[in-house]
Amino acid sequence: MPQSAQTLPTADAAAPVVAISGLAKSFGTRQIIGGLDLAIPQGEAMALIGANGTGKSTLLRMIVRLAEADAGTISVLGETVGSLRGAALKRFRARVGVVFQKHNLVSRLSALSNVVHGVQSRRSGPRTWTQALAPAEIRDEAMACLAAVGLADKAMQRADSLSGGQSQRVAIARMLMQRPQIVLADEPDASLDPRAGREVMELLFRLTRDKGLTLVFVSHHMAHALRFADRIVGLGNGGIALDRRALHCNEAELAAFFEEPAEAEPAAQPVPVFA
Ligand SMILES: Nc1ncnc2c1ncn2[C@@H]1O[C@H](COP(=O)(O)OP(=O)(O)OP(=O)(O)O)[C@@H](O)[C@H]1O
Repeated sequence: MPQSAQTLPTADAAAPVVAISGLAKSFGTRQIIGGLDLAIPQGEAMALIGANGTGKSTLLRMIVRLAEADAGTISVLGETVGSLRGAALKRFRARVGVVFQKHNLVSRLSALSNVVHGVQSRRSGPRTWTQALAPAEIRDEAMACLAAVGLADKAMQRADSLSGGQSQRVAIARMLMQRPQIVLADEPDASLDPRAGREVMELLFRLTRDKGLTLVFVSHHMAHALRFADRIVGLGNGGIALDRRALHCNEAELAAFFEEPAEAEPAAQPVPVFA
């Protein structure tokens, strides 16, 4: 049988795409996450919810190794994330599409050029900064990604002339250029009006579902968690405080989850005084 050109490890279809075990993370003396276990199967859309400061963003950042865990293991797409270094870490990150609340587009460049940038993470060699200098096949692919988010007609418009919702859709198109195998989205619906936020979530859900990709998104909009997730996981007190199929959940239950009394904050440590 010919050797596949794909040299990256392929995840076992039955194994979870994300497997987290005994994860712990502190900032200073404050433990944010302590002993967290979580398995996310291939193709699942999972909403991560929880009160401010419960560690949702930190968890997403640790999954893609933008933050280091203090203890525990994280395996993503068959890779043990904590052991990746250098080129292997770069290759791994190229397989993980990330969408943040802040889209970070290059404001003076066109929507299309911003999408072309998405190819950088999956290709080595000279950087392609504008669509005009990109090879035709890259430009065509970027156009197709823009079309997938409904913005083909805005391709040549400067990023800073787009609305917040359009900018977030361009950021999604840029992420699609990576050809990711899993998508993490940290409050992609924040700072958008209700309609734009819903449209962005709809897009993320549809695009990942069509490709059979796993989607993990953080949202403070419970209606979005119920509508666009198969499973809702709530963080609280350093671990998983809620884990429900979205179908078996409702807004009242999620509202009650947020009403749960939080564990007392650890006493503030005295600030050392140095003479
Ligand atoms: N680099 C850092 N240094 C120090 N503290 C940090 C750092 N990053 C996060 N924290 C703290 O860790 C806690 C968890 O932060 P995180 O952003 O993960 O929470 P979150 O659940 O995503 O919150 P929100 O819903 O407000 O976005 C917060 O108290 C935050 O201030």
